[in-house]
Amino acid sequence: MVNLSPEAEAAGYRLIALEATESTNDDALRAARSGDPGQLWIVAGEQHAGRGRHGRQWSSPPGNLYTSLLLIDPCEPQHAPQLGFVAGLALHEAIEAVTGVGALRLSLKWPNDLLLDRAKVSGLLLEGHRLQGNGPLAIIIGMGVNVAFAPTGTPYPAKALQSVRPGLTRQHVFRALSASFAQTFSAWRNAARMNAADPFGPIRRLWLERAAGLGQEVTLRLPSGERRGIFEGLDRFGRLQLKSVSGVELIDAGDLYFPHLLHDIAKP
Ligand SMILES: O=C(O)CCCC[C@@H]1SC[C@@H]2NC(=O)N[C@@H]21
Repeated sequence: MVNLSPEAEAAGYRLIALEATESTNDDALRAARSGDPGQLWIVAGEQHAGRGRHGRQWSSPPGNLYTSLLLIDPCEPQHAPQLGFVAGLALHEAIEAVTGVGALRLSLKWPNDLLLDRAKVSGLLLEGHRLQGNGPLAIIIGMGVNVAFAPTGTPYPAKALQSVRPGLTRQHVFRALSASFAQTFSAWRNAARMNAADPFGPIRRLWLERAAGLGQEVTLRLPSGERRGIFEGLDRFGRLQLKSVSGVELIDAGDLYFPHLLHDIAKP
């Protein structure tokens, strides 16, 4: 049984809780196409076709949290990628609150993974769909949190929250997440109203304070091959600034790996 936090309810969010489904991101899209007004969380106890980034499968046995948030026309389309950072920050805050582990052990890995002791505990899949030709913009923020189990055989180290907080459930995590998202999203919208020139500024600062590998040498795996350089920061669209001998390159998709973890990572 999962419930919204009182903060999320007060802010007008709604919840559909399912025992099992194919993918909550697909359920959210179906809801959008049927005219749902958004601010809708969908949570499932398990998924039979959970999806990750880059078309990967997201293993979804019972015990972990699988949820998608549908937002309708939350912002101008060019600002939509910022919502991945808004949700990443909300996850960071929620996981810090429910596990009680210090913020220093939790970090955000570009673009939107949450790491605990440098192992992945949560992944985020951000999707945008234009409805009815040129109609409203549906944004779906899908999040999977390893509460009870960590997947095995992944191309990165993974960990479950119960390894640091036995007894923690997906309900604890969801309640905290629905509260922190409502608060972070509203702060982002207010910042955008007050500073239209750089609406991403405050979120970017908070995100970078929690970023894994900032200022360090990193390896990026892109469809066009591997790139190495120093992770300098984020630009105003959330693109990663990678500094190398050939200058600063802006990267808007890819997976980030840290050199000292590379030996743990099987090549895809
Ligand atoms: O590759 C990643 O790191 C992103 C994983 C996102 C998984 C979540 S689980 C809930 C939602 N439904 C899906 O099918 N995927 C997302």
